[in-house]
Amino acid sequence: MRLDVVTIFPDYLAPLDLSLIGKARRDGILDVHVHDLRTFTDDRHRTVDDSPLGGGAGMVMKPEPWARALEHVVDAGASQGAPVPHLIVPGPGGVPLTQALAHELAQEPWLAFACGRYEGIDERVYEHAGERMPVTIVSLGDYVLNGGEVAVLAIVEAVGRLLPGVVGNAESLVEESHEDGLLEYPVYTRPAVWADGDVVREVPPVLLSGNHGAIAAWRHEQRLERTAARRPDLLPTSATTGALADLDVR
Ligand SMILES: COC(=O)c1cc2cc(CO)sc2[nH]1
Repeated sequence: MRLDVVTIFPDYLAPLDLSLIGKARRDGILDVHVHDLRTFTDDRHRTVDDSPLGGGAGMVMKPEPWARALEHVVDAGASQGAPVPHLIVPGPGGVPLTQALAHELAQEPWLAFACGRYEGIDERVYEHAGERMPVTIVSLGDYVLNGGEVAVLAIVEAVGRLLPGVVGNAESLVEESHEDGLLEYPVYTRPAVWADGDVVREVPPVLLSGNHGAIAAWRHEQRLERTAARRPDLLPTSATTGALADLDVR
């Protein structure tokens, strides 16, 4: 998968050189290109913003540098088995990033990311891009950030880790929070008995029983209980009247 990111803060994307995503780049699974939007300005001050027409506080990102930057991305990446990328623009007004959306994006050969700053990008850039490529505005949640870079790091990690060969043990992608609508079960490791100061903390005995059926059942019950307690919105209404009814999850 090819990823292009356009930003006025290229260094913000340095974490994409680290850990599993960094290894995926070195293994050739991900081909990441970060572009500085100021490269596509045409004035000596490399201006990317101006005051909002109609008044209001702050500054708006000018359309021309973005149009040049996106044209450069399309020209540079045309060999991806797709003539244009799917442009993802992080923004509070977008569709929510979900595990389902991450799986959809992981199927694509080429994604491009536009990182807004200031009060946002001139709306005509979305129109310009939308005439040339698919454009999706994606929200990480209902809160405010100063720009799109942090959101791009999150989206790239959520999508990149789903690509074959990125996560060592594909098994670990299965029983995770949100993969099947439930939160994950609690995990433990040695020591089985932890002397935490003057408190002795033991691991649930079922995990030491060697009874894999009982362990699987306990873990599923834990997932239901945690989801009911923390994210009842994720539970299908049927679940709250069925298995959960027997669990005291107030
Ligand atoms: C100028 O601000 C942005 O480009 C911007 C991008 C994002 C993503 C958010 C979380 O969904 S809040 C936000 N602001």
